[in-house]
Amino acid sequence: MRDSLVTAASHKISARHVNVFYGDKQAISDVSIDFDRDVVTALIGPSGCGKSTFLRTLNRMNDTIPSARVEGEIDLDGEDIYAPEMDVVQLRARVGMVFQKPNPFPKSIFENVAYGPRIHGLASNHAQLADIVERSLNRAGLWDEVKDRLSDSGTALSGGQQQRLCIARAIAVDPEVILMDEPCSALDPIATAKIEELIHELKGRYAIVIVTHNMQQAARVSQRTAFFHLGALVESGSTSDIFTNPRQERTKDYITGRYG
Ligand SMILES: Nc1ncnc2c1ncn2[C@@H]1O[C@H](COP(=O)(O)OP(=O)(O)OP(=O)(O)O)[C@@H](O)[C@H]1O
Repeated sequence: MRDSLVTAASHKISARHVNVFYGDKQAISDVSIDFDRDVVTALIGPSGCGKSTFLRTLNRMNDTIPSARVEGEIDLDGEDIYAPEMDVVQLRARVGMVFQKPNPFPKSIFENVAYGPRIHGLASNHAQLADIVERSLNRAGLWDEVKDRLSDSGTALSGGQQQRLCIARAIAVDPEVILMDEPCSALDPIATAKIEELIHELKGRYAIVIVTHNMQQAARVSQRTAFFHLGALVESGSTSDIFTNPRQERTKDYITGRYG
């Protein structure tokens, strides 16, 4: 008992027996998995298998979908994120999210990044705020491209730059986990390569969970991979094991392109 408590608390996120329903329809069945610091975990699987649904349980983004209901337990540093006393705004700062389609606010580049630190009270004056904005843009690999036009609209940037702006926005509130839902699917190969490089650099600071359709991308960016099928977690393990030596037939069929 004591050992299992220690083990659960040592993971950044521990999900246990998670079920998700949309009305009467079950989208996720009994998923248990851990996510660790300094590790990129890829969630892969055929369309509709529940990758995005499961990802959204990790920062309670499913709360925004009226028909969605989550059962089971998800702990962040050993603390149940579905407990009634959990502050969901704080939770989403600690577990940030980057979406498929870049979604900057229709505000300046500066304001896109400054907004979160301001509402979370992370800066006590403008100089501190400007410092957070510069640091976050730098870490997102965007500073050099935008430093001379911080007051331009975030929506005027290219798609790849917008996605890095969204990553800077997530980083600015000092998260512990970053969730990425197919962050490159709307980007060209050059912008995709930049995001992948960035994921590689960010890995040392955060636990990163990325949903991707692209198995080459999963193999390039992640150290752990979890394969989902029909709402269930079929298997998870080191990325090299999943791609070269999967234990389950269904995983083998998927990674060899027999379906999906
Ligand atoms: N808002 C919603 N309301 C009702 N059903 C939903 C909703 N979102 C997803 N679903 C259903 O839940 C199941 C899992 O969908 P989800 O989007 O999580 O899968 P996915 O693996 O991320 O798919 P894709 O790779 O195509 O994005 C699907 O059957 C989908 O139709």
